Amino acid sequence: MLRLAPPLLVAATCPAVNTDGFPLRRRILALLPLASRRSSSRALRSASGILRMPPVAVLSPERAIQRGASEKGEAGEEYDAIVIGSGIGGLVAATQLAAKGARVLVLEKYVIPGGSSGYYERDEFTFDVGSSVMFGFSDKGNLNLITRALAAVGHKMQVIPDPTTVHFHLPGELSVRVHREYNDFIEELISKFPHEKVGINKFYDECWKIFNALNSLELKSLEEPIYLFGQFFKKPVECLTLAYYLPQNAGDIARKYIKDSQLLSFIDAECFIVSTVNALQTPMINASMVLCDRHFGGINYPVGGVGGIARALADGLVTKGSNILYKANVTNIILKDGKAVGVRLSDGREFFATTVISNATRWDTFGKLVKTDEIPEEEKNFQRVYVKAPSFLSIHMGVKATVLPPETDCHHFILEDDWANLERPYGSIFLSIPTVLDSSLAPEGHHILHIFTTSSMDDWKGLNSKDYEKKKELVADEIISRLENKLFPGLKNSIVLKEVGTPKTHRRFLARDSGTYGPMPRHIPKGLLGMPFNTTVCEKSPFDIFRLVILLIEYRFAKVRVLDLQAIDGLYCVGDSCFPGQGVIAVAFSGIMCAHRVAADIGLEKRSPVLDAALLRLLGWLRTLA
Ligand SMILES: NC(=O)c1ccc[n+]([C@@H]2O[C@H](COP(=O)([O-])OP(=O)(O)OC[C@H]3O[C@@H](n4cnc5c(N)ncnc54)[C@H](O)[C@@H]3O)[C@@H](O)[C@H]2O)c1
Ligand SMILES: CC(C)=CCC/C(C)=C/C=C/C(C)=C/C=C/C(C)=C/C=C/C=C(C)/C=C/C=C(C)/C=C/C=C(\C)CCC=C(C)C
Repeated sequence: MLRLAPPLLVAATCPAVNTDGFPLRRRILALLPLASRRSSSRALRSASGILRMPPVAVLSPERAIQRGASEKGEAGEEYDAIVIGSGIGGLVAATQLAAKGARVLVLEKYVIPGGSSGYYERDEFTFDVGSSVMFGFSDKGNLNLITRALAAVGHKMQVIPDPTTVHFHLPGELSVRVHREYNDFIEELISKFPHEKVGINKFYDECWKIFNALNSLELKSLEEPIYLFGQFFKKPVECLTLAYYLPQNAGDIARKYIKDSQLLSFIDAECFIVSTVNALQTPMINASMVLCDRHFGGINYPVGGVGGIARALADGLVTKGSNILYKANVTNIILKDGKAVGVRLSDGREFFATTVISNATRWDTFGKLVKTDEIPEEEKNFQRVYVKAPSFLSIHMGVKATVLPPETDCHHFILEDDWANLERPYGSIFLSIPTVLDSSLAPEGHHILHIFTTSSMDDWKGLNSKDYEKKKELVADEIISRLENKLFPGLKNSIVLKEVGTPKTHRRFLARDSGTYGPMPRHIPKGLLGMPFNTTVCEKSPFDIFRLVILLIEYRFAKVRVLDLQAIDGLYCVGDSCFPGQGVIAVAFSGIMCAHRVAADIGLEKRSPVLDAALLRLLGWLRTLA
């Protein structure tokens, strides 16, 4: 049966003052097992499948320890990998490694797994912490990375197909629904812009070309040469296609075919919802991935809520003989002779491993967890090209079902009057109503509204708690009024539950610097070229042949690990500050890549040290061109 972490444990660790303004009593109450409170919605869930999954439980620290977690000192044990954080990126890396036979320990600061893809419960409502739009969750092709990650640890979740990825409500009364069926979507778009029929077809066809190339590959680490060269050998046209588009952005390609400025703005909005920047700044590979997967595999919602994905992965991890500890706040990555060898927690406990994988953002990893005098060159380069995207203001509401017109879509994007507001804080509004797909998430006769809009930490700094509360109410009220005017008359009167989170909430509960949504390019990027992979390789010219030869000789005779090329040997990053960036499916790919590279480095996969040295150096150098 599903359950949350034991309330007493939670109560024991909850700070007395909740700096985000959620009253402490309600937080604890919300973490109480809901078994007694929600028999009707449980019956519904059972009917729709979630309780028929292999039992997925949130592992309390006690349970994880019972199932084998041991601290050095008790068993003197060393893990193959320690993963800091249990976001989807961290969990996928951990489960992929565990499935290959590695002993992994995941350390999570919070009381449940999932990070931004977690969940929380209030009264009889189950809220997704973040996005409810799930890509990569079908049973088709190679890009269904969430399905594949779950399958690797013996899980399959029941999903509900979403007939409309998103309903856009845009300036000039432009309304476009992105239907699951590609032809329906294209027909609708052409009906709004008949004069751009050719351009529309050409732009989206080019996206399909890239998507099909991606979908034909077996996806593993692009930092592992045996795999990479193998793919080039097996699928040369597809790999060259991807290499060609790697440094390109969607906006430039759209402009090759489309002239209508409103249509170009629509494509900006298409990109903005997945990258928080316009099309000119969105890598073409990422745009193609999302603009096509929504029609190929479709958007599918997990029965019981997005939180079930992380719970299933955490459970699968333990089933494979590895462990996860909650309330484990890593404060230091322990370095020995420049190599990452373990971690220290805020309570003083230490754990050791051959490799350390950080699912914290790069700003947190290199700004806080790694205590070195200087940020590694690779990080300086990353921070030159990318900045922290803003965070969100999010409003989770329970409303009376009668306020929604019949046939309301699940996801909406609202930008009322002025295209110029697209990227401005509070300019556009995201809205998800997951109960349209899965009614078991709310008590009968009710819906969940998850409303969010970009907001930056600067806007919330320096307020005392009274002013902070007041401002939250004010800003939320304004957003709700806009929705009331645009979509749902009577919305305010239908609210039965409302909670407002700010960038401070995101920072606090997701442990993300400034509550950032992820990295975004500082200027116009060269597509995905500047995005670091998982190792922390120094950038040096690949033409520095002399150094390379010395290194290889050293390797041949002295068995120096070729990964001494890394700025911090044994340290890897995973999650949205790694290639290919923000998004649940994107971080799942980052987890798969990371696990493959780590597995090769610890001897669980084939590797060639000579090719490793050459490829890592080449990739590091390529990033400096971004
Ligand atoms: N922000 C949102 O609203 C939202 C919502 C849904 C999905 N997403 C997607 O999820 C992506 C992020 O996924 P991710 O896997 O990179 O990371 P994540 O932020 O989801 O998860 C990171 C996890 O690491 C934990 N952590 C961080 N520092 C730690 C420390 N020092 N010690 C122990 N635990 C620590 C956090 O508590 C969190 O659980 C985003 O890019 C976004 O696309 C975001
Ligand atoms: C290495 C070199 C140099 C070269 C070579 C070449 C090659 C081979 C290449 C390859 C490549 C690859 C494989 C790549 C891959 C990529 C990928 C997979 C990508 C992916 C991506 C994804 C993404 C980006 C996603 C995203 C998503 C998102 C973010 C989402 C979100 C959502 C939301 C927010 C929701 C909305 C809502 C409403 C509207 C309400």
